[in-house]
Amino acid sequence: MYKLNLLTVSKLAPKERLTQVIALIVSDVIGDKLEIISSGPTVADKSTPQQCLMILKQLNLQDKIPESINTLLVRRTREITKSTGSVEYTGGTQWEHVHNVIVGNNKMALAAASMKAEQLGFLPIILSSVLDGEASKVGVMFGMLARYAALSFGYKVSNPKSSDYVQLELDLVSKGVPKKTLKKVVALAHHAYNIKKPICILTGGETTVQVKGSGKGGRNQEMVVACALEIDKQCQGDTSVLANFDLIFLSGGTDGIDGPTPVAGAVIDQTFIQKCNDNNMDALTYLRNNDTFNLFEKISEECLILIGHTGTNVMDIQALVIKSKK
Ligand SMILES: Nc1ncnc2c1ncn2[C@@H]1O[C@H](COP(=O)(O)OP(=O)(O)OP(=O)(O)O)[C@@H](O)[C@H]1O
Ligand SMILES: O=C(O)[C@H](O)CO
Repeated sequence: MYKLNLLTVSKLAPKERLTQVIALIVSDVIGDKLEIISSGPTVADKSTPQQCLMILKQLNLQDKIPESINTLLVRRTREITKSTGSVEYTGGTQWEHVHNVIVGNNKMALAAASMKAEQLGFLPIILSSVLDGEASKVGVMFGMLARYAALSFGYKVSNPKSSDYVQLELDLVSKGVPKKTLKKVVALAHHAYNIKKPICILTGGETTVQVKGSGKGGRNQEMVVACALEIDKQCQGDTSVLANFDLIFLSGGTDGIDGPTPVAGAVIDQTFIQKCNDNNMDALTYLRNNDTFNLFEKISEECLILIGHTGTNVMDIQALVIKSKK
């Protein structure tokens, strides 16, 4: 990603004027790649203008970008070739005085959430800080995981038909959940059953939504509605889970704003879809129209997480709570 912006360290804090630059970085990027966070103004740009020109040519985009950008890329290629004799990245010493320090990221937010969950009496576990993919598909996975975790609590409570349980495990693996992760959930659920505590499964990352409908929503609200629908589907053939457990799912953006809506995300329990049905509202229709915000507003504003802009952003966080009623 060749930097066209002027805000790079060589302009802001050139080596000849400063002995040291310390950049305190808050990451809103999966994997905390320094060159991607805010386009990495304090990181060496290893790409070259020549590469950009080649990509634009390959994609036949030369005529579609502003002429000023094309001119700049051609000029920079000439300048670099003239001064270094090569169009390749030649490194340089202009970055030696720069120290990049990540002071905030999704992992840290999850660690704080886990600590809080523990203080509140939950048994927490952090499963991932690199969650991505289509929001509604991830929501379905959480719906399946909710029942799987409930069934894992203790056979006495939920009495699962074992072939059904094994099938659910296979379905979760086919959705990309590693077996190792499922084992951790089972161990946690067994422990929770023995010491009579609810579990709180925490994950983080950033999903996406391909908006095709005309509604209002965000990736977190979309994930939550998809999860609610899956919990409802999962529990239709197994009322023991509904009778014996509270299943609660939350997804929210740490910046406080989910897509073009005023809320950070949403939270539901296993009664949400029943509430929608009681109000003659089809949650799936709202989901398909990317209209989850309006669904929550109509069913229950209490489901919406209204905290306003937080002034920072370390992507999104999910919490799945499974609580045995016995
Ligand atoms: N009606 C909708 N329903 C669901 N998601 C939507 C809807 N409209 C927009 N989005 C999604 O919202 C996202 C844009 O919102 P937002 O500005 O919060 O994200 P961003 O700028 O990509 O991320 P960040 O939170 O890092 O700033 C996009 O992923 C888009 O697909
Ligand atoms: O603002 C940006 O450049 C992206 O959110 C990545 O940090």
